[in-house]
Amino acid sequence: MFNLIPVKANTSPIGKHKRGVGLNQVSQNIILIGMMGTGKTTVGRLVAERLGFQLLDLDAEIERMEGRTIPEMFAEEGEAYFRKAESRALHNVLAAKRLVIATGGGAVLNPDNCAAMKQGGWVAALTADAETIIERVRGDANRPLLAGDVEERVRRIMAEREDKYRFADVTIDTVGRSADEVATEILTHYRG
Ligand SMILES: Nc1ncnc2c1ncn2[C@@H]1O[C@H](COP(=O)(O)OP(=O)(O)OP(=O)(O)O)[C@@H](O)[C@H]1O
Ligand SMILES: O=C(O)C1=C[C@@H](O)[C@@H](O)[C@H](O)C1
Ligand SMILES: [Mg+2]
Repeated sequence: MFNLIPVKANTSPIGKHKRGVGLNQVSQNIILIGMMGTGKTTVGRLVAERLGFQLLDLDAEIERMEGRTIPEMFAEEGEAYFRKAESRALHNVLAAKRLVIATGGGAVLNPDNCAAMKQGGWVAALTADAETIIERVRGDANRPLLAGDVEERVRRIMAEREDKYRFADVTIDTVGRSADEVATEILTHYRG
């Protein structure tokens, strides 16, 4: 089975949801996309807690499937191998229901992945400017694509992926907002 991360029971008043829908009425997977450091994993956990969904972090699922860390996979097999594993993991988990899926920043690079996400859930893109992302990811050694000159890498990757997150159903800017505020905004848009 997947590496489902247990979350606390719904602790936030579901009534805060714009349409006041009940837990039994919302079932569509929520899929978070966005550049590294936009907060998909952090915010995904909060959204899952509030909806009573389970969080599935795709990077963690790939690590579970492979029995090694992402930096190890990049070092031992290269990025192309990682992308295949990522695609496989994504397609597997999309068969489930009532998940918040926090994808890795590069899951959108494969158009088949994007089509599968559109088909398999409601997609929210998180955004932030380069300065904010650099501040958030600096010092974290778990992102092999950012090894070396973090500033240069973040700016280059952001430019390369500029149009890749546009297929989302909604786009939410995270700059100057806490993860909790971002989670609240996601829930105001989600229609289940
Ligand atoms: N809204 C926010 N405000 C401030 N810090 C945040 C916010 N969201 C996330 N962070 C912090 O930014 C860092 C990166 O967040 P996170 O790991 O959730 O990003 P991610 O989008 O999942 O990245 P990746 O694509 O690499 O998986 C973490 O230290 C997290 O605590
Ligand atoms: O943006 C990316 O390409 C990546 C983001 C991370 O979540 C991991 O999936 C991996 O480090 C690659
Ligand atoms: Mg993440």
